[in-house]
Amino acid sequence: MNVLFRKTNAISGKLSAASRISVLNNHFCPRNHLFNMADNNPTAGIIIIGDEILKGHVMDTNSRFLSRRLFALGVKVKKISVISDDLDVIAKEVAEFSQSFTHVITSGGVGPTHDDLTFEGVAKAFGEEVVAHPELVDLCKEFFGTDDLKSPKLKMALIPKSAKLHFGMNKQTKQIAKYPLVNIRNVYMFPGVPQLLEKSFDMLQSIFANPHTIFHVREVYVDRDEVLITPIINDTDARFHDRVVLGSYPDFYNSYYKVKLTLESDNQQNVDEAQKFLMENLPHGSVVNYEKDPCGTASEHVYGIIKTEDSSHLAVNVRHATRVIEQAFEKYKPEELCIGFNGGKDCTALLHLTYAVYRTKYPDETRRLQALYIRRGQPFPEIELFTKIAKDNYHLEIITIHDKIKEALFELKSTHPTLKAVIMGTRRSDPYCENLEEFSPTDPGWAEYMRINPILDWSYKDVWTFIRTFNIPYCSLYDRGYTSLGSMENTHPNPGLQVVDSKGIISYKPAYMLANGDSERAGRN
Ligand SMILES: Cc1cc2nc3c(=O)[nH]c(=O)nc-3n(C[C@H](O)[C@H](O)[C@H](O)COP(=O)(O)OP(=O)(O)OC[C@H]3O[C@@H](n4cnc5c(N)ncnc54)[C@H](O)[C@@H]3O)c2cc1C
Ligand SMILES: NC(=O)C1=CN([C@@H]2O[C@H](COP(=O)(O)OP(=O)(O)OC[C@H]3O[C@@H](n4cnc5c(N)ncnc54)[C@H](O)[C@@H]3O)[C@@H](O)[C@H]2O)C=CC1
Ligand SMILES: [Co+2]
Ligand SMILES: [K+]
Ligand SMILES: [Mg+2]
Repeated sequence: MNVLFRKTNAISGKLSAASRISVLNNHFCPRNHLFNMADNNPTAGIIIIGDEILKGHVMDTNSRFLSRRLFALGVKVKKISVISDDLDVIAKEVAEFSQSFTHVITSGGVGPTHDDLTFEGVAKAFGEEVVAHPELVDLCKEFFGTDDLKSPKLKMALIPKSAKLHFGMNKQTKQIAKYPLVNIRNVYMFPGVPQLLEKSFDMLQSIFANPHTIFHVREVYVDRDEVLITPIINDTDARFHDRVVLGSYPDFYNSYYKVKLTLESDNQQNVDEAQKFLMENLPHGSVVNYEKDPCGTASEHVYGIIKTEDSSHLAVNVRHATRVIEQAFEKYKPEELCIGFNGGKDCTALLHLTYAVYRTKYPDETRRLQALYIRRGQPFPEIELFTKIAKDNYHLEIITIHDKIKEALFELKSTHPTLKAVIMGTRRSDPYCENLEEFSPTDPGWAEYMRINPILDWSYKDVWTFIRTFNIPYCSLYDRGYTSLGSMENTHPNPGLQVVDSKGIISYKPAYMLANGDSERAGRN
C-alpha cells in the first residue's frame, strides 16, 4: 500500500502536516489514502547495515525481531532498509530516516573492524565528527588493555560528538550492561550480532514503548483462491480503510487455507466490525477455523478433547491412544523411548499425540523427544523437508540411520544403548500387522525392542479426521494425491483420487478425500 501519512518531525516530536511523504508497506490496497491511525502514533524505520546480508551470506533476522517487538510496543515500523558498509550510503539513509520516522534503529557496523562504519556514517548524516567518548575509552581500556586511540581496538569508542549512552539493566540480575547503546537524536545504533542486539533491545525497550496504543490484530483464514475473494476484500477496505488496516496474504503451500486476511487497528471495536462485515460477505463455508500454532497448543487441545464428555468417534480414539502413550511414559523413562518417524501420516498423527503427552507429563523437561528416522531407498525430497519441519515444530532429537529397517535396529542398539522402546504409527491394516498388540516386543531374529502401537485400531479415515481437525502440519505429498508413502521408486499418487478436466489435464485430490480407506496402498508397487 502506498500510504500517505504525515511526516513526523521526529526531533521535536511534532507533526508537520504540510509535508507528506510516501513509504512502502506490505498491503494490497491499490489506492493512496490518508491513514488516520498514523497521525498520532509513533513510527520507526530500521536500517540493516552489512555487506554480508546483501550478498546473501547471512540471513537478516534482526529486522524481524525488531519489527515484532516494536509492533508489540505500539510502534509501527514503516520501512526497513538493507544497505552496505559504505560511509556515504549510511549517512544518506540515516539522514532520510531520521527526518521521516519517530525512531530510527540501525543494526550492525559498530564493531572494531575496517568495515564497521556506522558511528562515522551516522555522525556524517548530522554533520558531526566522531570523537573519543571518555566513558567508552575507559570501557575499551578495561576490555582490551589499551588506551591508544590509534589502535583499532579503540574504534568502538569513537562515536558522534553529541551522542548519548544508554546503559541497560538486566531485569532479573539487576546488573547494569557492560556496553551501552549509542544514540544521537532519534537514531539508536545496535550491534548486528543478533544475540547482542536482542539482549540490548530487551533491556532498553522502554525508550521506544508507546503507552497509548495497543494494536489489535485479528486473522481470518479463507479456503478460496485470492482472486475469487478480491472484490470482497476491496469492499471491506473501502468501508474500513480509515479505521482498519486490512492485509491479504496468499499461501500456496498451506494444507488448511489459501489466504490469510489480517485486520488491524488500535481500536478493538473497529476490528470487530470489520471482521463481522468480512464474515457476512465472504462465500458461505469459506472461512476456516485454523489454529496457527497447532504444535504449541498440542497438549491443551488433545487433553481438551479427552476431558470433555465428548463421545464422538474422534474423542474416543484420542482418549484411547493417549492412554496407551501415557502407559508408555509410565513404563519407560524419556531417554528409553523414541517415536518411529518416517514422515508418513500415521506417525505424524502419533507424533502430535506423543508430544502432547510428553509435554504434559514433563512440562519442565529440556530433553528433546527422540525420533528414529530410518532412511531407506530414495526418499522423496518432500519427506525430507517435512522431517525437518516436524523436527522444529516438535523440538525433536532426530536419530537418522541409513539402512534397511531390520539392520538399522541392530545399529541403533550400539549407537543408542539406552533406548528400549519405539512408539509406532502402525495400524492393523498394515501388512503383517493384523496380530500385533499395543505393546508387542519385536519378533525373534529382530533387535530387541518393545513396539508400542497406540493407533493400532485407527482406520485411514480416523487418521485424517484427527490430523485435519487439529490442523496438524503434514507432508505436502498427501495434498497431491499420495495416500501411502514408500520411496520414490515405488510410490505414485492414488488412482482413486485422479481427476481429469475437460481439457484432459490430470490432477489429484488430496489424500484426506479418499473415500475408501481400503485402497490406501493403491499407489504403491
Ligand atoms: C521400530 C521397528 C520395529 C519393527 N519390528 C518388526 C518386527 O519385529 N517384525 C517385523 O516383521 N517387522 C518389524 N518392523 C517392520 C514393520 O513391521 C513394517 O514392515 C515397516 O514399518 C514398514 O511398514 P509400512 O510399509 O506399513 O509403513 P508405515 O505404515 O509407514 O509404518 C508403520 C510405522 O512404523 C514406523 N516406521 C516405518 N518406517 C519407518 C522408518 N523408515 N523409520 C522410522 N520409523 C518407521 C512408523 O512409526 C510408522 O508409522 C519394525 C519396524 C520398526 C520401525
Ligand atoms: N558486548 C556488546 O554489547 C557489544 C559488543 N560489540 C562488539 O562489536 C563487534 C560486533 O559488532 P557488530 O555491529 O555486530 O558487527 P557486524 O556488523 O560486523 O556484525 C557481526 C555479525 O552479526 C551478524 N549479523 C549482522 N547483521 C545481522 C542481521 N541483520 N541479522 C542477522 N545477523 C546479523 C553477521 O553474522 C555478522 O557477521 C563484536 O566484536 C562485539 O564484541 C559491539 C557492540 C556491543
Ligand atoms: Co489501504
Ligand atoms: K565487521
Ligand atoms: Mg557488519
